[in-house]
Amino acid sequence: MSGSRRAGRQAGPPSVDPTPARSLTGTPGSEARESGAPKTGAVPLPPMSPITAALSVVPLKRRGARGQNSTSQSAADSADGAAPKSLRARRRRRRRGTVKVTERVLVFVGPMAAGKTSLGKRVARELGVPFVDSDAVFVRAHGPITDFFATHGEPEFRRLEAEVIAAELAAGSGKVLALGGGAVLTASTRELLAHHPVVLLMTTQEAVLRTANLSRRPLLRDDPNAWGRILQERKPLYDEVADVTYRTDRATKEQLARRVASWARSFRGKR
Ligand SMILES: Nc1ncnc2c1ncn2[C@@H]1O[C@H](COP(=O)(O)OP(=O)(O)OP(=O)(O)O)[C@@H](O)[C@H]1O
Ligand SMILES: O=C(O)C1=C[C@@H](O)[C@@H](O)[C@H](O)C1
Ligand SMILES: [Mg+2]
Repeated sequence: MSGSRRAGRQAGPPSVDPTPARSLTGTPGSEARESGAPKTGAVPLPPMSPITAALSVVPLKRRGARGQNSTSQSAADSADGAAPKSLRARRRRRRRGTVKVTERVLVFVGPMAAGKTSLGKRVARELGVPFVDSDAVFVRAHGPITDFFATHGEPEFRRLEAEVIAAELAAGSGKVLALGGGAVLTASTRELLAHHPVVLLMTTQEAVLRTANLSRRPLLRDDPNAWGRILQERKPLYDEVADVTYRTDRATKEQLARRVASWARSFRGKR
């Protein structure tokens, strides 16, 4: 995001505060929030208190990140006996507290126009891995999404979208994968995400209406409150799959890319 874009996103209080009220472990001034809360659990959208606002840029949660108890992994290690060299190297890294990022698919989820594509690309560059956008893969295979919706309906779109995502997750690790905004609606996709580090990007309706290209988002242009309504419905699903949450309306893309990449490097695995 450019400085001016960022200033646009930052001006004024959020009209929708998507940030769940969770325990905060970050410090004021950092860019996201973090929580040790479990992945499941619907969270309402409370108004943001001044303190919450000050801390709203510290990761929300970090399942599997540095500091997590790794007892089960250690037990598995000692029970295994001799292991291939690559496996031993991976275990050494785990013992040191990190998993090589190229051993994972780093997944971005979040509502429409939260920044999944633009930030995902930057994080991929930081990490030196390829970037894939599930919407783009879908379009290459099935044509423009709006046309597809009109012709075949949303259920068929969701079915094929889930296929695209499953194939990308299965095709190999060492990449960043941005999902379509509604991908979390599909239960099988949520189940697959339980095996990958998942970054949830959050912003506010106000920021989206200010900065997103509304000509490419007719739904928002015609019904500006649609974003907040859709988020209310999907927020529990985003929270269910996310390991960490960053707000994109409170820091530049450059800052966020570095911080998300750093988080990804320190990710220790979920299982
Ligand atoms: N901090 C930020 N991080 C990422 N994008 C930002 C940020 N601030 C502003 N933006 C802008 O938000 C807009 C939406 O970004 P992007 O298209 O990446 O969102 P998206 O989540 O991929 O949207 P969609 O759900 O439509 O695929 C872009 O114009 C982007 O430049
Ligand atoms: O939020 C949604 O439901 C969608 C978001 C886009 O990324 C596309 O996947 C599609 O337009 C549907
Ligand atoms: Mg996108």
